[in-house]
Amino acid sequence: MPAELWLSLLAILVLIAASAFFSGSETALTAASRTRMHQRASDGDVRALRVEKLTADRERLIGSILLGNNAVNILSSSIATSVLIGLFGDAGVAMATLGMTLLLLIFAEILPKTVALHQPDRLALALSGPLTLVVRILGPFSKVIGLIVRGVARVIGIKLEGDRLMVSADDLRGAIRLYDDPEATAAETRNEKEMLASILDLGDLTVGEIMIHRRQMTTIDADQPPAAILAQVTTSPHTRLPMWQGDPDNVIGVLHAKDMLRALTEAGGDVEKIDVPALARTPWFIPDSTTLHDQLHAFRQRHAHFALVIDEYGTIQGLVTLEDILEEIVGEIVDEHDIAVEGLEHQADGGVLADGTVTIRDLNRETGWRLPDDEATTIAGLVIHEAKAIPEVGQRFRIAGIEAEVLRRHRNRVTKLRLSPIGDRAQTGALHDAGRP
Ligand SMILES: Nc1ncnc2c1ncn2[C@@H]1O[C@H](COP(=O)(O)OP(=O)(O)OP(=O)(O)O)[C@@H](O)[C@H]1O
Ligand SMILES: [Mg+2]
Repeated sequence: MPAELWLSLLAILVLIAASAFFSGSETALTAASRTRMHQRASDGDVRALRVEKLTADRERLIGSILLGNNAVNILSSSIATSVLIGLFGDAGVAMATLGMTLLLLIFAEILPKTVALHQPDRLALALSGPLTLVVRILGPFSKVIGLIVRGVARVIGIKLEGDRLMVSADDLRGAIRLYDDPEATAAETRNEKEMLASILDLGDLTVGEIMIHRRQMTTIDADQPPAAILAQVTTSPHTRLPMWQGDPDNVIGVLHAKDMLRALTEAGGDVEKIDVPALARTPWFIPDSTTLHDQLHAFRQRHAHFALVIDEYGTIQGLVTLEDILEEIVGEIVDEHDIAVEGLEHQADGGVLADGTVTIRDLNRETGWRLPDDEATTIAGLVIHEAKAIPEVGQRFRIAGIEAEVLRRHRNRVTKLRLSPIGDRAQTGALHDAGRP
């Protein structure tokens, strides 16, 4: 083979290597952890400092890399074409196209990008030196190219925002789904993923969807004698109790157990001396359409933990506390006075006996089931919705892999139900999964 041919072959190999360098460094610098780079840079690592400088001007970096990458790709293909035309005539064009496409795709694109994705930090650090040089040389050209791109874009009516790197909520959700921390256990990672995803959901959920329903609220009738109220306050697991007069809808305040305790001490232990209604604090009413995101913010701003939820007509629908919102992120929180869901009894076969008033949310939380809660709030409501009438005792319904049997009915209310997963465990599991979003 003549020396000239060897030289061309060598040049093509060097250019493919250069192309691999460009492709790999683009991926490495995009995927490298900014936090870790920043940490290393503050620790005095020169290479990390270079990576930070390079990524600070993303447009210049990516522009230079793309420019270099395209230049070497085109040059290598041109050389291959001219050599192959010399050897095989016109057929050389097709041979060069096919051969160079495969070579560049495999060795200059996919392979280096895959390697870079596996070890982005290490590669970014290793390539930071040569890349800085490349950007210094090609940067000015990429700047000109950027100007041309912007100009043309404007002509065809597209306005390019600056170099702001934007990630949509959906992108972020996708990223969370892919998130994996090799140093954490699978359970820890799953937990973190769920919490991260829940934070993004706070803007979509409303307090109406998570509130404690009015029928489950512990409230106080203000017209009772103080001794009766004291007894109620001390036996309730809750600290803040809405106080009403005449009609449960007429809430005049919220009684804090501690205020009651303090008043009792001040009255020298004589409970009848306490003016209980005067102790109640002004209630805070919020619309049921408030998002959890807004309500979390409002709780913090107002230094409050407790709010009453009203509908558009001002009727009380339920209550919500700071803890309820935090639970949406971190999962169930239990304190020393909390009791398990009231009206729910676990059965040995994995099923439950439930009062009709138990909310679907509580039931799902307690059992891990996925009963739909968009049509009804309580389990009785769900069954009635499913039956499209008030069901008879003994009637059974299948909902989302769960069988619900009506055990008791009082007038037009379903008051007791038995719920159990259908079929064997494996089947139930499959049904659960199918119901997951
Ligand atoms: N009066 C109430 N009636 C029914 N449920 C309530 C009442 N007050 C709070 N809850 C519910 O109890 C759960 C625990 O809430 P939270 O911890 O805020 O209240 P708490 O335990 O009564 O008060 P704290 O923990 O501040 O002493 C939440 O789900 C909340 O909605
Ligand atoms: Mg509590």
